Amino acid sequence: MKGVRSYGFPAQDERKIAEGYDVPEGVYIRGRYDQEFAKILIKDALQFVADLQREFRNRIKYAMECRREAKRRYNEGALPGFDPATRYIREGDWTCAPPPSAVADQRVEITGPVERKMIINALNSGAKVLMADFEDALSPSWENLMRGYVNLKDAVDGTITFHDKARNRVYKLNDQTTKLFVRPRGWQLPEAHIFIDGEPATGCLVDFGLYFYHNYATFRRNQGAGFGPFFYLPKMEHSREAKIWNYIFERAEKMAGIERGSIRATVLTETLPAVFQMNEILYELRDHSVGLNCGRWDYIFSYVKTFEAHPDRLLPDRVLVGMTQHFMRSYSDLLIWTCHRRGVHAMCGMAAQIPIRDDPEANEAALELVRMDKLREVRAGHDGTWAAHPGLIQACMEVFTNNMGNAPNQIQSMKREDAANITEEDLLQRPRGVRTLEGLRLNTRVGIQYVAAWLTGSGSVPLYNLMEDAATAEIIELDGDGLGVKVTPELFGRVVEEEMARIEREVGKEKFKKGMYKEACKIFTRQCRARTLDDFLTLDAYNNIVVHFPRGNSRL
Ligand SMILES: CC(=O)SCCNC(=O)CCNC(=O)[C@H](O)C(C)(C)COP(=O)(O)OP(=O)(O)OC[C@H]1O[C@@H](n2cnc3c(N)ncnc32)[C@H](O)[C@@H]1OP(=O)(O)O
Ligand SMILES: O=CC(=O)O
Ligand SMILES: [Mg+2]
Repeated sequence: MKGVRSYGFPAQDERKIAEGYDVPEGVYIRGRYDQEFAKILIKDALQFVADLQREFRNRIKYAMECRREAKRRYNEGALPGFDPATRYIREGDWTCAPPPSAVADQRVEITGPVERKMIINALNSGAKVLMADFEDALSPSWENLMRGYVNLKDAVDGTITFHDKARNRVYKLNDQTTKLFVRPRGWQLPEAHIFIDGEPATGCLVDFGLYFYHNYATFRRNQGAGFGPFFYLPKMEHSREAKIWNYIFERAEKMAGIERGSIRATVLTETLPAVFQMNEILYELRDHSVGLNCGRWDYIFSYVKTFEAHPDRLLPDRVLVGMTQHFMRSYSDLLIWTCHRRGVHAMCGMAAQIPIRDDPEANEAALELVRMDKLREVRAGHDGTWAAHPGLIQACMEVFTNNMGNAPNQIQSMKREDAANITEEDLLQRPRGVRTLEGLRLNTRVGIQYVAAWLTGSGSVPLYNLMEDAATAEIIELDGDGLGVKVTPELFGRVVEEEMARIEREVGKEKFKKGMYKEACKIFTRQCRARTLDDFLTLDAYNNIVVHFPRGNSRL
């Protein structure tokens, strides 16, 4: 992991007394003690996480080094493409294990951060699946993460409730609830509040390990009809990363004494290199896969990042980079063909529109955009889609149901053989469209406001009537050149200054003063001006939300 320092830790017994947690040898908790958190951070659960960390850390480090090496090649002018060495997998005749009946029907999946009220609302929403998110939609502060693990345990137990004191409203689960998938963080994020053998733990191993340990038995009994738990796996770039997940699943199944193939996961195809690895990723996870998903927002971001040193591939204004651009349509078509050929679900992504409460006309227009997006997806052959808000479930469900009939999915009926010939050129075709100064201004406003929200604990926010999360915001910082006028540092500086003034007017002086807008602006401008892009927008910002107990240097 980048920039890991060594820390002078107190002795094991002192730590136990100081922090209240009873930890296994080599594990050090640097997050706030809380009685509720301690129920999650029990010694055996932490031992499981530590075992995963010790067994897989070298493979993870190697996989991250391979990412950097591939990036170096793209920066020198190379293009991503299909790997000749794994042609036998792409051309081979194999299928994944059949989807368990509990998740045969995934036609609408609601997504949201692992926040208590939202989990209850989502489980009651009428969607088929809830994708509970530790990733794009969550700012991974210690408090958010730990509450997330508590909330998910209560949700799986079926005991989750929430009292909204201000509205005197009590939330609890309906008799019928959606199936739960959990998305751990990507490989790249460390967990700076849990140290294992002197290094920060890998964030996704903490998310996966703690959730799995506490919930696998109840989940399989109540939710999975003998299968599960179910996961979404984000931001992979190569099948070697899927292979690590497969080992982790096998290791977890062994620890739990459950059948191999019990755990199932959908992989987000949301990086450009991964689109050339879809068969290989499914192959590695063939006993544990339930499909692939078009994580379209990170995918766009990944296109930008992969080609940061290719000025001829700069994207147009992001409103123009929709699913009908040739490279995006090719990606989604190839994903459908690949998934259906291998017998698993081809899920599509998120329309960013959310309901607009105070303007019925604008609300109807937003809903219509969502309906059109879903119609295109279901007609293309997708088996299900994502919705960011409970107010969109009905519209998405209607479109999918009206077009899929009574079948739970289209795996057998929509083979999309025509997509078999999609080429590297199709997947990389330069997007068409203009870049405008207004686009740069909007990106700046949204980027700064998103980072400001993230720094204060909100990983997904409504901005200008759209859902913004880490994936949508990442696209923003990168798109500031080619406007007809050259975007010089001076022009960019002026834009930032003027947009900060506009944000202050829009949110009001009081909120602006209390919020983290200035810090966000610093992070945003530093990243926009850097010679090379950070791997992810939130990596730099992460140091700002690390709060160590006992207090000390919190920078990684
Ligand atoms: C690119 C990607 O990775 S997409 C996946 C990751 N991103 C996400 O999951 C974003 C999910 N969506 C959200 O976080 C939210 O919808 C937001 C932040 C965009 C908007 O949230 P709000 O401002 O609370 O919306 P709004 O005020 O309209 O909410 C109305 C009600 O719906 C609930 N709600 C809104 N979105 C969700 C959701 N995704 N899941 C469950 N409940 C939700 C609210 O909690 C609120 O409940 P209440 O009436 O009981 O108080
Ligand atoms: O995770 C989803 C995306 O679009 O990014
Ligand atoms: Mg994403």
